[in-house]
Amino acid sequence: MDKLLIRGGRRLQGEVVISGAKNAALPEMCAALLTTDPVRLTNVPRLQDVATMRRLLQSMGMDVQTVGERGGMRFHCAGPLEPRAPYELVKTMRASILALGPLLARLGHASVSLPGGCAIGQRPVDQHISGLRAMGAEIEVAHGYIQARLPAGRQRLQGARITTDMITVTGTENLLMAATLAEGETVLENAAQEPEVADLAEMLIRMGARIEGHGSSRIRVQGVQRLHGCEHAVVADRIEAGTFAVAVAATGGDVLLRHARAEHLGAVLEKLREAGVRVQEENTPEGSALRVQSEGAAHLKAQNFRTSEYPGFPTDMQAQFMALNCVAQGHSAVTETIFENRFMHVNELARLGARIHVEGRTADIDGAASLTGATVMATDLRASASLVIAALVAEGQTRVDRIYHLDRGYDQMEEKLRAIGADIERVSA
Ligand SMILES: CC(=O)N[C@H]1[C@@H](OP(=O)(O)OP(=O)(O)OC[C@H]2O[C@@H](n3ccc(=O)[nH]c3=O)[C@H](O)[C@@H]2O)O[C@H](CO)[C@@H](O)[C@@H]1O
Ligand SMILES: C=C(OP(=O)(O)O)C(=O)O
Repeated sequence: MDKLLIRGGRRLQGEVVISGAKNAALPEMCAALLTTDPVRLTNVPRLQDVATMRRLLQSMGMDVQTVGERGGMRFHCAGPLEPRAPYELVKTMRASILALGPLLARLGHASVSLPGGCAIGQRPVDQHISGLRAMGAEIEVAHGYIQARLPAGRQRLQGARITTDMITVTGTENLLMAATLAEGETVLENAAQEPEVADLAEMLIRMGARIEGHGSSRIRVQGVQRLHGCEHAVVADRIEAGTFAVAVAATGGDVLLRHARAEHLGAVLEKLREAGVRVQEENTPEGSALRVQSEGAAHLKAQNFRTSEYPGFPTDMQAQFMALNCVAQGHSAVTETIFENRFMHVNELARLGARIHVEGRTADIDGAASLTGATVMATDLRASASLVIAALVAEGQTRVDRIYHLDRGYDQMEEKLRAIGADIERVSA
């Protein structure tokens, strides 16, 4: 199993190219199930989750090819499809649930294993199921599978007004994709406003879908008879950009994050600026970029924050910013409101010398900790990233075990870090 060896204490300097977003690429790969035409995505990140999704789509009968060099992929499913997502392929990946809506909309039946993904809470999919039921699907959950079908005699899902009990990102995406081919109008109330949802909607519109209001809490969809192929570039990964920004803040340095989009990182950048980090938007020939400059954690003030749905502070940045708070100056409180079990990094950060006390959903952090290298274990994707950030600051060598979590969602993280001066290597043992 691969591990990372990191020797801390280096400032980060240079440029990082931010990859396409995992949480946009995965639903967009599933959207290719909605049409018999070829679909081409560019800027797809090189991730384990993308490889798993590729295998899943291929197992259903889709032709998937890598095209070109810049993360290009072509998807084509003109022939018969086997609408089944088996446990063996979906157990590691939350986004596999996103096959359900498109398969049901196109074929009228689907069988999808209850999904895996980061073990950060119970993560039920009841809202996906009740939304699809409201659109006329008959659904039962048995033997770990969601079995969904249209009633006898029906060819298409029915448009419906759906208000989810809470804001759900993949729930919104699943219902949005299903609604594109439904009969009549669907209105999604309490919809997720995350940039990845909006990017998926943009792709679906390129495929001929009639969608309005994406990026807001009410999305309206007029169903169409068929969708056609399209070409779409996956939006830049705001969480990868945020992770690198926080790493530079903690170590000190000056790094340009190419393709990063400030408008998608509002809450995180605000906290970084309040902490004392200099963050500037820059225009480059290839589009937007962010320059992050920091004198290092000794010059920064720890920040209180609460996670919440977009445009609030993203739960997917909580662990990384907590690592920064451990070494920045002063006391801070971090509250996690989205997932009930997303503090697993706390015990591992403590091994490096962090001083954190968890009470319910709030972590109290005493800053200015002098971290020292140790062996730590990655427990989930963003927890892994927080350990890498802490290790970049810690004195001496840190070994991060179980980095398969990191590989699920970061595109060549250690190469990118090494290129800006980090002392980091991957070892297989
Ligand atoms: C592949 C993907 O895009 N993953 C992201 C997505 O996960 P994911 O879409 O799974 O997260 P949700 O937005 O659905 O979850 C939000 C909250 O709603 C609850 N819930 C959700 C659906 C449901 O049917 N019932 C229910 O109770 C969840 O347990 C959680 O407490 O959004 C999360 C919140 O921004 C991110 O951390 C994940 O990186
Ligand atoms: C929780 C995450 O991923 P997933 O939903 O795929 O488990 C994440 O990206 O931080």
